[in-house]
Amino acid sequence: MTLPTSELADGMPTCDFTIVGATGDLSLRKLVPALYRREAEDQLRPGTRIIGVSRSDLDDDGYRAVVGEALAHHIGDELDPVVVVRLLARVHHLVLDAATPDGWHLLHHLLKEGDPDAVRVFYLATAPALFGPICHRLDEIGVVDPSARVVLEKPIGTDLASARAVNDAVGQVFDEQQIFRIDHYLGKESVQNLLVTRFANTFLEPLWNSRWVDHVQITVSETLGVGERGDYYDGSGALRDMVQNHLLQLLCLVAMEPPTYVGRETVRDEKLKVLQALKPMSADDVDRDTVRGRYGQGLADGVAVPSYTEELGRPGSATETFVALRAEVQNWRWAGVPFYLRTGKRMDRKISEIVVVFKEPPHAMFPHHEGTQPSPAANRLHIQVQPDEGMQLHMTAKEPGPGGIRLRPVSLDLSYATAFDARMPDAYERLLMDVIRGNPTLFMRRDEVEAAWTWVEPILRRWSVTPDRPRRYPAGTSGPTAAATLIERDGRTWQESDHD
Ligand SMILES: NC(=O)C1=CN([C@@H]2O[C@H](COP(=O)(O)OP(=O)(O)OC[C@H]3O[C@@H](n4cnc5c(N)ncnc54)[C@H](OP(=O)(O)O)[C@@H]3O)[C@@H](O)[C@H]2O)C=CC1
Ligand SMILES: O=C1O[C@H](COP(=O)(O)O)[C@@H](O)[C@H](O)[C@H]1O
Repeated sequence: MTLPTSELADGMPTCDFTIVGATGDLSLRKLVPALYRREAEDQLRPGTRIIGVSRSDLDDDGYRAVVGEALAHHIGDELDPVVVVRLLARVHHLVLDAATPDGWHLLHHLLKEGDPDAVRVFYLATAPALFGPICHRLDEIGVVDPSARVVLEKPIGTDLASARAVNDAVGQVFDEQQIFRIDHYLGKESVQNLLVTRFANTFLEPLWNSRWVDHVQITVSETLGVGERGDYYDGSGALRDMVQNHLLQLLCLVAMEPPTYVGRETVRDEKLKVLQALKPMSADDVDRDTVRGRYGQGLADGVAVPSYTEELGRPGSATETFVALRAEVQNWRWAGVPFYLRTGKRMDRKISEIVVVFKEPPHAMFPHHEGTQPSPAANRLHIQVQPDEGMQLHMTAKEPGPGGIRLRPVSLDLSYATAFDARMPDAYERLLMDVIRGNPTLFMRRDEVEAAWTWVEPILRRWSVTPDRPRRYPAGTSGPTAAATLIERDGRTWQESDHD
């Protein structure tokens, strides 16, 4: 196959990058700053255009002003005016209501005016209800060619049936290999490093199984409340918003088998097998192995904050802002190893981490001295996804000195900041460039999304018929006490990282 000239060079083609929902929070807070950073690295090829679409009454200059403000706000002191000028020269805006057939010819004309070889990317940063209709309009105006790509933001549906409906509607216009379903956790450096740590080193692999691993913990805690996203969040809740996608993806990367090579389908094939091996939850399992919570009044960074229902203005809401659960992967490698997952808003700190807790040494051979730990503690590998990306391996060492052997916990500490002395790019920088390059490895395939919904759905069903509401936890804490009980019942505790 001969590549068009614009696809040569570093694999980055010229692109017409259309963002539907260009004035929204995601676009201005994440997409525009990511494009700025890539512009600063000279990664956007000449002729590449950024075409914003929304209902807001903005011409090109009006939208450029909006983009300029967003950059000043989100990039701050590092903003380089020369790069801003270069980026803004690429920017256009079209006023379009995606829910109606009117005005789409404007997009058709604009795209036809550009580089004929430009790869067309359609990034749908709107409510998912518009995904199907937007794809239908793009098809009608004849702008979906074989090299076009569509990017879908989460959530893909609110359950299995609605996810299938979205996937079917989009699939009528775009082939599966043209569809990029974003899970921004997969774009995080430390998440990709998890694959490298596991599969570019040999020392972990012999231990990475039920023989040596006691259990795995995955925590994603946030200090923010729902803020401006209450309308969306109240119809979603923590299970749909975080567990169905980000936490299950992290679990997949911990549990998956090594693919034969890192290719566009191989990694996704292995993740799919993990999702399919998750032990389905019966109603009794849900009652025993899941906890849902909702924040009440409390503190955020020392400041008094309202409860979820006060913030939302909906006293009757039954939506959870916290989930903790115990999952199992039913396969040869992981049989009997619990995976404890928890996530919540308005918790005591912002941290995303994975902790692999190894089994205790089978025999305590060192004599116990007063004031020291009685026996070697279980080794733990803390994978710090954010902030302060890095890893710590917690071990036991001999305290220096004569007069017996005293055991002390110590850690081997890998900090990304110290080891690499480089800016950690935001996940969207990597993912947007992968879309333009046409590399879907870090995006979710349809079967993955649907397998994740298949596992989550019995929990949603059970919760919808059980009368108990989410348990209250004060804002600024580590969640409801029932979450501690969930893991302590198994003789284990949540591992709180030393990094704050
Ligand atoms: N914000 C975030 O951090 C995250 C968001 N997401 C997902 O991304 C998507 C967008 O979220 P977010 O940016 O927060 O939402 P916002 O409500 O902030 O923005 C929605 C955007 O869509 C535009 N829009 C709405 N209706 C139409 C329409 N009929 N025709 C054309 N444009 C329309 C709005 O502009 P206008 O009103 O001017 O038309 C606005 O630009 C959602 O699916 C969300 O779940 C996913 C992960 C994180
Ligand atoms: O997708 C989402 O993720 C964010 C958390 O992302 P992070 O990168 O800041 O950890 C979450 O706040 C939001 O509710 C959810 O939709």
